[in-house]
Amino acid sequence: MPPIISIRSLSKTYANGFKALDDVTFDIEEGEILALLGPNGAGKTTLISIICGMTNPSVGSVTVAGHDVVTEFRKTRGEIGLVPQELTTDMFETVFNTVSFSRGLNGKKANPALIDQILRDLSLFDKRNNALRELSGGMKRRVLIAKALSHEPRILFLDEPTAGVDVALRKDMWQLVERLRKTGVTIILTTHYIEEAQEIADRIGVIDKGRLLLVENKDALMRKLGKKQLAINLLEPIASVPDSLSAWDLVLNEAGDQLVYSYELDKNDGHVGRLLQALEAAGLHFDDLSTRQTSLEDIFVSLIGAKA
Ligand SMILES: Nc1ncnc2c1ncn2[C@@H]1O[C@H](COP(=O)(O)OP(=O)(O)OP(=O)(O)O)[C@@H](O)[C@H]1O
Repeated sequence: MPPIISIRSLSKTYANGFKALDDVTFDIEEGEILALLGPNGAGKTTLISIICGMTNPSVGSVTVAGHDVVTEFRKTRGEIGLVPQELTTDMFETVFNTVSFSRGLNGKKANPALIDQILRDLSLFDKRNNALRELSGGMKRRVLIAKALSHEPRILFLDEPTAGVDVALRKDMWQLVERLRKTGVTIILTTHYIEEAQEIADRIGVIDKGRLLLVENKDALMRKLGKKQLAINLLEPIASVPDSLSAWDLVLNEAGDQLVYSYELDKNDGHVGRLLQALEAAGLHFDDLSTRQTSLEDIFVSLIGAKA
């Protein structure tokens, strides 16, 4: 299957000379959930604006469902639903009318049955005749998604879908995204919550200073860059790691009473047992062991930090 979005050698220099995107190339596959991560000002919004045809590229090209976003704007825009962070619609209008109106704005014929179905899918059906101002914050976010889905797009952009929402609502949104994926919609989300990307994305793209640092399958990324750490609490503090243990990746804390051993996630050859024997042989006794796994956040910080 050809990719649903294809981005080639894309650069964007704004009128003031600022280069917000620098030679970005990658594909987005139909039906996947891609999370775009990056610090403030990295270029995420610029990239999405170009894909949605709201900003023109300076160099390079983007196609959506095989059509060029600049020369075939109407065709490409019709394939895309964009979910902004805030509702800007008339708060006195009803939920049903707001969503139905969005469909009309996108040039599609009225389809009340479809709008009702979207409202049902988003658990908004019993509020369909309520005014927007009568909804909770979480329900308003759902209306934004309903609006974006009203013209049956194949691609959905979610800009910071859970910014400023509480933990329960965030989990709710994650489930919603998962349900949407099952309908075959391709979902691209930007987020500052790395935990969110780790939870729901199939692939992770990291952008920093306008450059795409990586775009990779989440599990492969975790396997490749993820590490496990074993913390060993020593009964007696030591001044330095003994020479006999130099072959092991060990770091001693400042107090001298804890060693941290880092190793690859998929290493599974009895090495921990051998290390513990080596510690005993070196005369080091310990009373506690604990393990921790690097999170996507650790990987992200090391990537961005390394490039800073
Ligand atoms: N119209 C513009 N003219 C000049 N510079 C701009 C313009 N729009 C954005 N920029 C600059 O381009 C860079 C990228 O901005 P962009 O909004 O794409 O970042 P972002 O990754 O979405 O950031 P955030 O996470 O804060 O939303 C920033 O340095 C921003 O100041």
